[in-house]
Amino acid sequence: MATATNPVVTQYSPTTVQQPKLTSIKKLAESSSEISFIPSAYKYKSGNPQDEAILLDDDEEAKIPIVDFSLLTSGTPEQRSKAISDLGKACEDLGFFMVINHGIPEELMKEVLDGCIRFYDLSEEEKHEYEGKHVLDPIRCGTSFNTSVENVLYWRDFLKVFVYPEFHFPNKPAGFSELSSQFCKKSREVTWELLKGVSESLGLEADYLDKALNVESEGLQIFIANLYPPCPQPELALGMPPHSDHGLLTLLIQNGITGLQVQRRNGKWVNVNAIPNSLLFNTGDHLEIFSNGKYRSNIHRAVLNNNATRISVVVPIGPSLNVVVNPASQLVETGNHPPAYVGMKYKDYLELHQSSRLDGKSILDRVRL
Ligand SMILES: O=C(O)CCC(=O)C(=O)O
Ligand SMILES: [Fe+2]
Repeated sequence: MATATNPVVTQYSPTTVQQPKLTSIKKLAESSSEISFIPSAYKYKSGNPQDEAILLDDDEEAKIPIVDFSLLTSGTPEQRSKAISDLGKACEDLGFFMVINHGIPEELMKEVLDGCIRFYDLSEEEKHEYEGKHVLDPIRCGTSFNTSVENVLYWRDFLKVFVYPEFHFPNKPAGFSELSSQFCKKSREVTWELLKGVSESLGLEADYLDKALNVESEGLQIFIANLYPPCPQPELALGMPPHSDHGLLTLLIQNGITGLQVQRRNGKWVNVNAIPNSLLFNTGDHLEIFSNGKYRSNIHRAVLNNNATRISVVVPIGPSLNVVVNPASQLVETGNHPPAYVGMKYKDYLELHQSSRLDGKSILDRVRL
């Protein structure tokens, strides 16, 4: 714990990570469960409660929007229009919403989260097999975000797998691949349906976005399992720093332990207290580009606690890797809204995003005109 005699570190910015190459925070957390300090390479925050309090929006009224999926798929025309307009508003305001009545069985979500725990319980040698050499390798396991470029480390282990258009997956532990395949298929169907609603909410045909970006035929879907072990000084470290995601929409489920915070447009952070069994969604950079800035990508981060392991399963869906993404031509045609982003192939954007330091919207800023 930081004490009154410890100077409060307000800006910690070492130029390099001064730690031996580390492949797993789980191993470090378990082997040093007696320690009460984190290694200095993990210090991200000042630890000053006032700094955090200023930035936290604890207004109970500051609710997270809810989208009732069943109204999109089987509501009356009026109910569907209302759900589409709620969805559009959520994308425009916070860039984050919860989806209820989505039809993905609770048991399947639970089994996938359990599968993640079983994956992380494999030996370090077994996990090492999936380490991945390149940021676009279809199976990649690691720690922090990208230790080769970071100047601060994050208290997080990850497994990232490309699951669509081709399904890749680790073959251990038993059954994890099959469960995840079922979950990814159902997540895809829900996300595709939401993207139809998003397209309509922009005043476009329901399938306009899909056709422009080849989402359903070959849009990239990634399965990410994040593990955040208990951290002895959660006030100093982060599981993931503030960032936006690269795709169109990202789905997230978690093991009942909170830790996700989303940023309001006024800069304040909101703790996400998810409705049990709901799906959480945030808007990504490619929705911002496609909508020509109307639906800005949401900035979010993962905070830590000192007593429970948190697991999140994050499933972004994006355009086809081969599509050059530009703002939708119908949204810029009138001349009143000139394109605000330069076109870039999704594959190149993804590579840039994954090989850079995770830092707010710094990658999106590179394609902003
Ligand atoms: O675990 C979380 O709550 C956030 C994870 C996240 O933002 C990501 O994997 O991109
Ligand atoms: Fe994210």
